Amino acid sequence: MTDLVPLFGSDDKQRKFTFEQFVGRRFIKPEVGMGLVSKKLIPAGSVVFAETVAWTTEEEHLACQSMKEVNVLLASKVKAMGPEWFRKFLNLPNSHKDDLGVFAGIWDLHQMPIVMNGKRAGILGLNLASVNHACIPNCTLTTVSQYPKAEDGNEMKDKKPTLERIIVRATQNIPANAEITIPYWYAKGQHKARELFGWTEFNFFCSCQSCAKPSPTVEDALDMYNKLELKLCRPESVEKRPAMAFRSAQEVVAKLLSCGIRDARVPMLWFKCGLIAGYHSDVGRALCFLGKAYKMLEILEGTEGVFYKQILSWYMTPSLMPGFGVTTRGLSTVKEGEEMLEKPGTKEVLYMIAAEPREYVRLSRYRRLSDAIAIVRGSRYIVVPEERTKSKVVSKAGPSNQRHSSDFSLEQAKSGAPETVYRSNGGPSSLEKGKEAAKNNALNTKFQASKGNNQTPIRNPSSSDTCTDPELDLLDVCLELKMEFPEAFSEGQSKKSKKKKKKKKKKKGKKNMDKGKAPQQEEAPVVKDLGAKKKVVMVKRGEGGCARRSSLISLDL
Ligand SMILES: C[S@@+](CC[C@H](N)C(=O)[O-])C[C@H]1O[C@@H](n2cnc3c(N)ncnc32)[C@H](O)[C@@H]1O
Repeated sequence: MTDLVPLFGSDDKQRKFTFEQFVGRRFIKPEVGMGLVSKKLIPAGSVVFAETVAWTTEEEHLACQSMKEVNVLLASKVKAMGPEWFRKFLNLPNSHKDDLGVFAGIWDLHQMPIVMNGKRAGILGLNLASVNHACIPNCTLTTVSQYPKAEDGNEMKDKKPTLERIIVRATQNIPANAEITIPYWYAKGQHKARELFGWTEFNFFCSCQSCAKPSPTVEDALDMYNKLELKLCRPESVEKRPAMAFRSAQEVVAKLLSCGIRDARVPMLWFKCGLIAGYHSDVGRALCFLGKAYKMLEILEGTEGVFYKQILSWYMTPSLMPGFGVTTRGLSTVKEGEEMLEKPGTKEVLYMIAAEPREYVRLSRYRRLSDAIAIVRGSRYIVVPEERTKSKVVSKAGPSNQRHSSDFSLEQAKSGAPETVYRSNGGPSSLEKGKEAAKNNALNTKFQASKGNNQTPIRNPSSSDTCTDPELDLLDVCLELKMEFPEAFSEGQSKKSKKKKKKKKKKKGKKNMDKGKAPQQEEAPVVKDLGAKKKVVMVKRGEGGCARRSSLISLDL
């Protein structure tokens, strides 16, 4: 490997737990400029680096009357980071754009846009300054906030916590000599749409690998993801085509994973499936979807992540989810969900793979087959008719669930129409088990379900508990994903097996034709919409010739 400029580095105590000494700055290409590159293999789940960052808000910038004032503001922020940090900051290249001045010139080139406490802000870390965006990144960025400290060193918990540190973690094995990339935003849609979004919101044309040379597989995956995300929010998908929604989610998750996308886009889909399950009172499936989502988010965002905390609170108390229990089509219990989480090979049941698009097959209707029978049938489960399971549902469900069960009409279930509508009062009583499961799930956090109140002044998010030994966590998640989506992880799939699959498909298609069936087709994509979420960078010319760069990357979705 050549031309690696030594890293600027921070004198962070956590440094020894990270791969900071094994990365360096290097010129990537003219369209992107410099970037951070690995010097040796960085295993998935490792912390690449964790560092303190300087930040300013858009408000502070806009309050400045001149470029000189902006420079004074930035100088004070940078000096506050300590003399060593200050010295290293001044060693970063300057954009020399529009005579911004020393501080604004460096800030302009290296800051990263985020949303902090709901306001636009820009952050700058000595290593982060060199990390570029990619639509399929190999790392994630998480933030750790802290309460401001009083003169006596005590935290002022009545004040809003502010960003103190960022953590960049590898979401996949990063070989030596590969660029370290993070998502400035969660890219979706086809290349042209992504390009437009990057330019309008972040002021640069994305030249990441997936944009520079768009491949049909990635384009397909990001396009499908974009359309499905929108589709999952539509009332008709939730209400009338739940089985189709689940099945599409399973397919898109597999696609994303097969392209190496292992970030918040995956848990976002699971979370939406959880909402649909909750809407139909299917507590069991909701728990499974939310459980998958929060476990992955715990690694991606850390236990302080906004999205993580929200999903976890719903996992603990699904009845608090918006729209929970509007119909009873999927009525199921916590126990059924727990059983499913414990057993391998439950994909068929969770995503209702064999169901008709309009159907909602209750968990209680699935019967697990023995290995021998499953191999012969080529399927793990059979679905028994509703009549035979009705009494079982009633007896399985707790007292609160019995009410819903008796409201349910079989005729309605057969017709696929939404039946009895009721609104739950949000009582978590029947979900104690779910809570326990969550507690046992190695969360190691004192998080308490918010139960509808937003005040969650949590423990001091000291960096030590976020980045000391995260190595194995992501690997565990990857292993689970690998079990669920083996196709998505078979990067080295042999040509032979691919050929075999092709042959099989051909045969199947022929069989269908013979039987007079049309080959199965994916539902046509419906919406064409950029739809990407917030996260903006812009350089505004303020009055008095003051170039103001305000920015935002929102880490919460
Ligand atoms: C934090 S800096 C990253 C380091 C920077 N490339 C450098 O040369 O110092 C962010 C800036 O890098 C550039 N950049 C980052 N990701 C990019 C991408 N995928 N395509 C093109 N430019 C990118 C943009 O100009 C962005 O404002």
